[in-house]
Amino acid sequence: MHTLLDIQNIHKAFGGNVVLQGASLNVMPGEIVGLLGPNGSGKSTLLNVASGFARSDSGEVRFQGEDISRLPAHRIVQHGMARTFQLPSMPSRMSVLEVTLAADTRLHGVWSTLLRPRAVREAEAEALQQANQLLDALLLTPVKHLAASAISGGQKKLLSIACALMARPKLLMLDEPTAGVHPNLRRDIVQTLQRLRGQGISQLIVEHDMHFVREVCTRCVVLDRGQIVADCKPEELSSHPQVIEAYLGRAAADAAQMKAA
Ligand SMILES: Nc1ncnc2c1ncn2[C@@H]1O[C@H](COP(=O)(O)OP(=O)(O)OP(=O)(O)O)[C@@H](O)[C@H]1O
Repeated sequence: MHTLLDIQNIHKAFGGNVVLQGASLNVMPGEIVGLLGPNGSGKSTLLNVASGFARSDSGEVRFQGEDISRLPAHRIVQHGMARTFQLPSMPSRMSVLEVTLAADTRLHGVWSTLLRPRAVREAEAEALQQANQLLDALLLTPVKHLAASAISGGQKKLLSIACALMARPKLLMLDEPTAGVHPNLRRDIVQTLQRLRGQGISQLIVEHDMHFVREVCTRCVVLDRGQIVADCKPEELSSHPQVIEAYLGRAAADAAQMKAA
């Protein structure tokens, strides 16, 4: 089986602040990989680099074998990799449905759009149908005509997932999809992500909630101070010495090892 996403040896500094120091990870088809780590360890930066929202200083990102390290974000989406953001901000002058439609990646030339030949009209009808289906699946139909800025924070997270799915991605990258979300909505997000996996959409998810990670992820990668310190099954996290050290410090890791011995 070929690797879907292969991130190799990424280095990234902001001025003197060295954030990523040779971080590498991969996602295989069918996986939901959790990217964990303490605050400020570089998780969102790694997602930004992989999705074309930030340039690495060195290292390589390959998607389905192709080097996408220097591609801009919109080209990466067209390759089949879409993402959401930690704090999605939504426009006030567009409805939920319009925002979803605007995320459609089927591009048409200016002239063909203006003249609206049949192919463009058919593509627009297809996009509308897809948007309505996604909003329905993500329980956003009741609010689809409201201003996108007016819906709740949890609903904005669902809307950003709908927008990412408009690109029909093979890999969906989610930055803290359940942070600040009500437990009922959290359950809906968990079910949605599991259903998407069933539909063949692999996922890379930045998340702090360990219950969520155990429920959803098939594998976990832990980042600490810009370096990958663990790559393991979710159930191995709580006893992994490097994970304990990353979250609780060296003394806690030593104590855990002595207890296990
Ligand atoms: N655009 C930027 N300019 C300058 N520094 C940045 C920028 N983006 C991130 N950083 C810095 O990079 C470091 C890592 O931030 P990042 O958001 O990647 O961490 P994180 O692991 O996602 O944290 P959290 O779990 O708190 O969201 C932080 O010190 C942050 O200030």
